Amino acid sequence: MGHCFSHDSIKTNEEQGLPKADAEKLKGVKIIFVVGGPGSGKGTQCEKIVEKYGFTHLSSGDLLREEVRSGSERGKTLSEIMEKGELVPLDTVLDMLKEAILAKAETSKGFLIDGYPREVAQGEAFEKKIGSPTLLLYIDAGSETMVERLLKRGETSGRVDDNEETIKSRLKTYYSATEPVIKFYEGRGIVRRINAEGSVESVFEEVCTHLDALN
Ligand SMILES: Nc1ncnc2c1ncn2[C@H]1C[C@H](O)[C@@H](COP(=O)(O)OP(=O)(O)O)O1
Ligand SMILES: [Mg+2]
Repeated sequence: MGHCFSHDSIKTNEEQGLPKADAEKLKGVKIIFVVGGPGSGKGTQCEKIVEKYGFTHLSSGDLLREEVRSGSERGKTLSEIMEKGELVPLDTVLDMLKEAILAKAETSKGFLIDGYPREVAQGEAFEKKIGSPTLLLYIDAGSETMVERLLKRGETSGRVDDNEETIKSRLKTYYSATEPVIKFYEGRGIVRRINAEGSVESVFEEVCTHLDALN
């Protein structure tokens, strides 16, 4: 009879996870994944959630765009990937999120992780290195609605990816890589689907019913 766990595998897991002190800081802190296609309204809803519930909003896209603006070498590489509508390397996003979460872990009631995970592997890596989500808000809008909103946003956003060509490729990336994330977490019963076709206010009402049910 062999052992179920070798000593080595246990050690490796501990090394990958958060140090005890950091894990302690995050105890009881809610982690909410906000997932949806580009232009579905994730950022808009997160702003309203922050206002009402006082959660901390971390947008993976905003963190990446900040890095680009800083003009660093890493930022330049990221910018090229984002212009193509592709996903940036998993570790880059995760490191940025982890840093931002730990910086506020002691003072925050909860974190809205906006635009992450973009693929199942990102979700798995997040759980291994940081923790498990309490809830996944699935902001669901049809592709026509998303394109329309993105083109309108593109008139003023100055975002390199808000153009017709990049939007097409972002939608493709979303349907092939991100939709499986929803399936993955549905099995755990933490997915709450929000119909995001309506007005900002009506979408938010639906969001609130799910957040109110958390406590
Ligand atoms: N329910 C809604 N109705 C109409 N426009 C909306 C909307 N939710 C968001 N928008 C607008 C705001 C933005 O210009 C654009 C994309 O919204 P966003 O919050 O930036 O999306 P995301 O963060 O999911 O990419 O659409
Ligand atoms: Mg956004």
